[in-house]
Amino acid sequence: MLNVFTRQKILKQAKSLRRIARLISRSPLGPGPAGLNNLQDRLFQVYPEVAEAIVSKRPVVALESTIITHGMPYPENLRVAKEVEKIVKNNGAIPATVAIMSGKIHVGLSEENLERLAQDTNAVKTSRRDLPYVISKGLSGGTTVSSTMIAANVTGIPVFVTGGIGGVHRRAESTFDISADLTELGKTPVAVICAGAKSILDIELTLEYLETQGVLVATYGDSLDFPAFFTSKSGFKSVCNIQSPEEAANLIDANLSLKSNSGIVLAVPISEDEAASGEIIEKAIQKALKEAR
Ligand SMILES: O=c1[nH]cc([C@@H]2O[C@H](COP(=O)(O)O)[C@@H](O)[C@H]2O)c(=O)[nH]1
Repeated sequence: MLNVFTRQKILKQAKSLRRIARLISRSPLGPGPAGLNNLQDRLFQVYPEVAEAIVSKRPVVALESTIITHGMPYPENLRVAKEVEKIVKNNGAIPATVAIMSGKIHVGLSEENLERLAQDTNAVKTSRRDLPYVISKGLSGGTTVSSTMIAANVTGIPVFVTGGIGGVHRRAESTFDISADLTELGKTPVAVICAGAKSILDIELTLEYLETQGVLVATYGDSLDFPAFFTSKSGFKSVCNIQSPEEAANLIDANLSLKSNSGIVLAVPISEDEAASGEIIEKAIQKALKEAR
């Protein structure tokens, strides 16, 4: 039997829940039938070239934008963002840079929007957790791997390219600092093509965590070595290696057909001609880590 006080409390809560539900159903962001056009009008704005490619089943590559808003200073960030889009285009696919502009999730950015984002010092680093807040307050944000995966999945883009995924931080056993990228990979069926995880992270634990999340980690090339962003070897191994784009496509296709909702990490080691400068950066990182300890 509930006492009067508890009953009143529950009734009050139910009343405010009803009010929230009413507000949501009236809101332009409220639930509605799924579909690209409907989504375009609500939370999402899909760039026409990207929408057309998705509908006609032409290749589209999703790109994140935290690297633009928080990874590099202006104008270096804009130059890199444009260059990455150009590389995707030169390889016959349509780039879809994901970002939040004034509360809307943009999938594919016009040149003007890309420029605006690159110069926006108020842009919020937006991971899965931050999406409702950034959207409802009409803010702008750079999307991390986790939120870019969500946007790519909702709009039907199964392939996403980035530099490095987030991971398990060193000393995570006491800080609990584990990137939401890893849990997202466990529940969103998007293939993330990257240069591995940042070497500042605990790569061994990152791979362990991905295993627990049911995420297949593959290396592109002849060896099983899992790369460490600036270097081709982290000292740890992937589950398998993939030697051609066809093999990669078969892997992604098998994963999607399973409908298990897991993502895939496909790690592409740094190229040989970049490896020398990567080695210098890696040494500096290791030195800094030692000093910090
Ligand atoms: O070299 C980089 N790798 C990764 C990121 C970004 O950092 C995010 C992870 O952040 P966190 O560790 O807070 O989850 C990644 O998803 C990516 O967007 C970055 O800025 N620079």
